[in-house]
Amino acid sequence: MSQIIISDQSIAISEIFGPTIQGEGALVGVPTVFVRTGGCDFRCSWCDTLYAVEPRFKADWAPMSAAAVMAEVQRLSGGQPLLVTLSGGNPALQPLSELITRGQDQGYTFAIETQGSKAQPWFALLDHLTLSPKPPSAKMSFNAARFADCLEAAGPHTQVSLKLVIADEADYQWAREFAADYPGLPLTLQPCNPAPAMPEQPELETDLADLNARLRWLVDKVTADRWFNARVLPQLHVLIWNNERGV
Ligand SMILES: C[S@@+](CC[C@H](N)C(=O)[O-])C[C@H]1O[C@@H](n2cnc3c(N)ncnc32)[C@H](O)[C@@H]1O
Ligand SMILES: Nc1nc2[nH]cc(C(=O)O)c2c(=O)[nH]1
Ligand code: SF4
Ligand SMILES: [Mg+2]
Repeated sequence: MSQIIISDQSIAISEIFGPTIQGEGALVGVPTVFVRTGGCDFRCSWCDTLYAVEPRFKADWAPMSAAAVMAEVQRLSGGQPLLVTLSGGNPALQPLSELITRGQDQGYTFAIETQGSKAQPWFALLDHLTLSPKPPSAKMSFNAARFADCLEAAGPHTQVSLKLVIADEADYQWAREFAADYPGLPLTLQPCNPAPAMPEQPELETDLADLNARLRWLVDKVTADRWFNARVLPQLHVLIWNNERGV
């Protein structure tokens, strides 16, 4: 049993939902509860969770203690430990060490989704660290030193993987070069959903035939290039539930 460091800092919570399945990346299909924090240091052009990013939604983010977050995770999971996925927004902006240690003491495992712009010492506690640096189409800048800090912060038991979103040919070429620097890391390529739900238009539906064409284009590129250590996956939850929130 690890020592729980009790912090008086609260966590900004946009939503806690599940159990569902992880729809993306190295853990695709794994049952999980999502803890989505509010606030992000980025604003990607195609972000599918702007309600957890833009400051105008701040009033919707509840300040919660680690104990209260774990109580909700336990309620949703019926007390049966499973994988907890921390996402956002950027969950790396939040004080999450107490949440992780509390959960792990109860048998839960923890994964995070973050863009690699901010490292935290508590990354070392995580079971899974998914880093998703942004391609040119996101219109964000990349900070190599901060990304290196994130890799460095992973612990000896943390499974690190890369997840790169690809919207077009320029993103694909960027991903080829980027991934070449990290040959040892499991890599998932994910087609960009060019029409994610917008906060003011939650009913907007993504054209799944278009998404499938993007997926096929990406598979064709990877196989033509014999890029055999890349895995290509759709956002499974989008195929199942389209742009619904909380799934
Ligand atoms: C919403 S973000 C939250 C976590 C963190 N801020 C990040 O970007 O990694 C979770 C994942 O969704 C991906 N994502 C966001 N919008 C997307 C879109 N329109 N199409 C495909 N993937 C998207 C991000 O690149 C990231 O890998
Ligand atoms: N099922 C499901 N899988 C996901 N993988 C990453 C998600 C995210 O928004 O971070 C997400 C999400 O919102 N739902
Ligand atoms: S970093 Fe993640 S949450 Fe933040 S704007 Fe980009 S995709 Fe959205
Ligand atoms: Mg999402």
